[in-house]
Amino acid sequence: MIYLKDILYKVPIEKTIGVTAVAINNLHFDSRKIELNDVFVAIRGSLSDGHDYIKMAAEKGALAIICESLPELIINGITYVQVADSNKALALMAANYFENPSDSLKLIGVTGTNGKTTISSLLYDLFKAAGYETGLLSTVKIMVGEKEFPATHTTPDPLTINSYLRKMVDAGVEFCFMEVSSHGIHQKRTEGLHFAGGIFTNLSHDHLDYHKDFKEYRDVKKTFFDQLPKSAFALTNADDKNGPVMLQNTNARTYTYALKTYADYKGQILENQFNGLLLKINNNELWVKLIGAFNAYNMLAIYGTADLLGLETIEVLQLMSNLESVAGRFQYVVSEEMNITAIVDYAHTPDALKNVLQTINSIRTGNEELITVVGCGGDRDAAKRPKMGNIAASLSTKVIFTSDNPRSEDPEAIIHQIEAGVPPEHFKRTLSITDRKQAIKTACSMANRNDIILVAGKGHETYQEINGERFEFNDLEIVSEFITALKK
Ligand SMILES: CC(=O)N[C@H]1[C@@H](OP(=O)(O)OP(=O)(O)OC[C@H]2O[C@@H](n3ccc(=O)[nH]c3=O)[C@H](O)[C@@H]2O)O[C@H](CO)[C@@H](O)[C@@H]1O[C@H](C)C(=O)N[C@@H](C)C(=O)N[C@H](CCC(=O)O)C(=O)O
Ligand SMILES: Nc1ncnc2c1ncn2[C@@H]1O[C@H](COP(=O)(O)OP(=O)(O)OP(=O)(O)O)[C@@H](O)[C@H]1O
Ligand SMILES: N[C@H](CCC[C@H](N)C(=O)O)C(=O)O
Ligand SMILES: [Mg+2]
Repeated sequence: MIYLKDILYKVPIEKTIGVTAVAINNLHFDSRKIELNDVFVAIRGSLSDGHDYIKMAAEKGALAIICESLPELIINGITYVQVADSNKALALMAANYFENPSDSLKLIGVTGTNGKTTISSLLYDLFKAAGYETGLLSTVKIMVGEKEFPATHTTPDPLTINSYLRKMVDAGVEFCFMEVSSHGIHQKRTEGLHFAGGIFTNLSHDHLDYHKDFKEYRDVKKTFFDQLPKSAFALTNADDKNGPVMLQNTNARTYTYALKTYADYKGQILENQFNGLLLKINNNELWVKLIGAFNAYNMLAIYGTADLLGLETIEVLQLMSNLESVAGRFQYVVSEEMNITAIVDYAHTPDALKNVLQTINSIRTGNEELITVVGCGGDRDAAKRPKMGNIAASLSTKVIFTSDNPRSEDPEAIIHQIEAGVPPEHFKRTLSITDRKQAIKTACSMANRNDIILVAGKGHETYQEINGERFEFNDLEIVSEFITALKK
C-alpha cells in the first residue's frame, strides 16, 4: 500500500485541500493514463499545459491532483496539492514512489554537449567486464544488468528513470551510468536522485532553440554539479573553458582530466591512427581501439571515473584496451574490393561534425577523397544549420547535403539553410539530394579506391522521421550495402 503523504515526502507544498493519508494506485503526469485512484501531476509543457487536463484526470478517477495553480472547480473526495514547481514535485514523488532506488546504487551522471553516450556506454561495458552488475540509461538504450530496453530520450522523465533504477536495484545492480541532458536538468527530471558522481565532458553550441542563450545553457548544466552531495565526486574536463565553471559551487569532491593543462588525470596522445589511439594517462601507456582526439578525452573521463569508483589501475588499463566503439559513434566498415571506408557517426552538432571531420583528416594518409553526407533535424535548433554547412564543405573534399529527420519541417527548406553556410569558394564541392538513401547511394557511386565516406547525424538511429511518421532507416546498413556492391 502506498500513501499519498509518503510520496509527498520532501515535496515543498504551498496548500493542501483534502486528506493526504490515502492509499494511491499509480502516479502519472499524462491525464490520458489516469485510472481509478491514481495521482495526476499537472505540468506546464512546451506544447500544452497539464493544468488544462485536471478535469479529464478527475473524470477518469484521479484520487489526487498535484498542481501549481488550483482549478476553479474543487471536487469533493479529491485531494488537491498546490506546489510551486510541478516538475520538481513530480521528480521527488517519482523517487519516493519507487522507494528511492538511487540511494541503493552508485549512480553516476554524465553531462555536457558531446560524449555523454560514449562515456556512459563504455563505462557500462567496462564495469560489466570487471564483473559488476551494471546499469545504463542512455540515448541509445537502457540496460538493467544484461537486459536491454529501448530508450526514448537521453534523460527520460522521472517516472521512467526511477522505475528503471528500481528494476536495477531489484536485479542486484551496483553501478549505474546515466546521461544527463540539459533538457533533463532544466525540466528537473533528475531532481531527487542521489548521485555518487558527476562527469562533465564539454560545452558547445547546441539546443539553443530550447535554452535562451549560451549562458542559460551553461548555467543549467552547472546546476547539476551545484546539486551534487558532499559524498559525490565531480570530474571535469579542465581543457574546456567551461569545465572549471561547472565545479565553482559544487559540494562534491572535485577532480579534473585534461590533455593540455595540469589535471588529476593527465593524458597525452602518443599516436592517433585508423586502428586506434596510443595514450599515456598519468604514467601509464595504453592502446585503445577508439579513434580521434575527442576519444582521448572520453578515455580520460572513463579512467578517472573507474579510479574514483575504486577499481585497480592495472585492471582498468586492461579493460580499457578491450573497449569497442559505441553503436553509431565512429562505427566503420571497409569494402574489401575497393578499400573504401564508410564511417557512420551521430555527429549532429557543428562541434561534433567538426571533430569527426578533423579526426578523419588527421588520419587520412594521402589524396583519397573525403565524401560527407549530412543533414540537420527539423523542429530543432535552426542556427546550427549554416554552421554545419560551412564545416562540412570546408573539411571534406565533396559533400552531399540531405535530410535528417525533417519532422514537421519542409526538408528542402532545411537543406537551403544548410547550403547558406557554404563559403563561395567551396560551392563546387557540394550538391544536395533530399532523399537520404539516394544521397548515400550517390556518395558511394562517387567513391574511388581508398576513398572515405562519412555519413553523419543519425548514428544508431534506425528510423527517419518525416511528418510525424517514422520510416525504417539505418545509415550503417545502407552504406555497407552500397559500398560492398561497388566494383570498378
Ligand atoms: C521539449 C521537451 O523536452 N518536451 C518534453 C516534455 O513535454 P512537454 O512539456 O512539451 O509536454 P506537452 O506536450 O507540452 O504537455 C504538457 C503536459 O500536459 C500533459 N498532457 C498533455 C495532453 C493530454 O491530453 N493530457 C496531459 O496530461 C503532458 O503529459 C505533459 O505533462 O516532457 C515530456 C515528458 O517528460 C517529454 O516526453 C517531452 O520530450 C519531447 C518528446 C522531446 O522531444 N524532448 C527532447 C527535446 C529532449 O528532451 N531531448 C533531451 C536531450 C537530447 C540531446 O541532448 O540531444 C533528452 O534528454 O532526450
Ligand atoms: N568528448 C567529445 N568531444 C567532442 N565530440 C565528441 C566527444 N565524444 C564524442 N563526440 C562526437 O560527438 C558525437 C556524439 O557523441 P555522443 O553520442 O557520445 O554524445 P552525447 O553527448 O551523448 O550526444 P546527445 O546529446 O546527442 O545524446 C559523436 O558521434 C562524436 O562524433
Ligand atoms: N537527441 C537529439 C538527437 C538529434 C539527432 C538528429 N538525427 C536529429 O534528428 O536532429 C534530438 O532529438 O534533438
Ligand atoms: Mg547521448
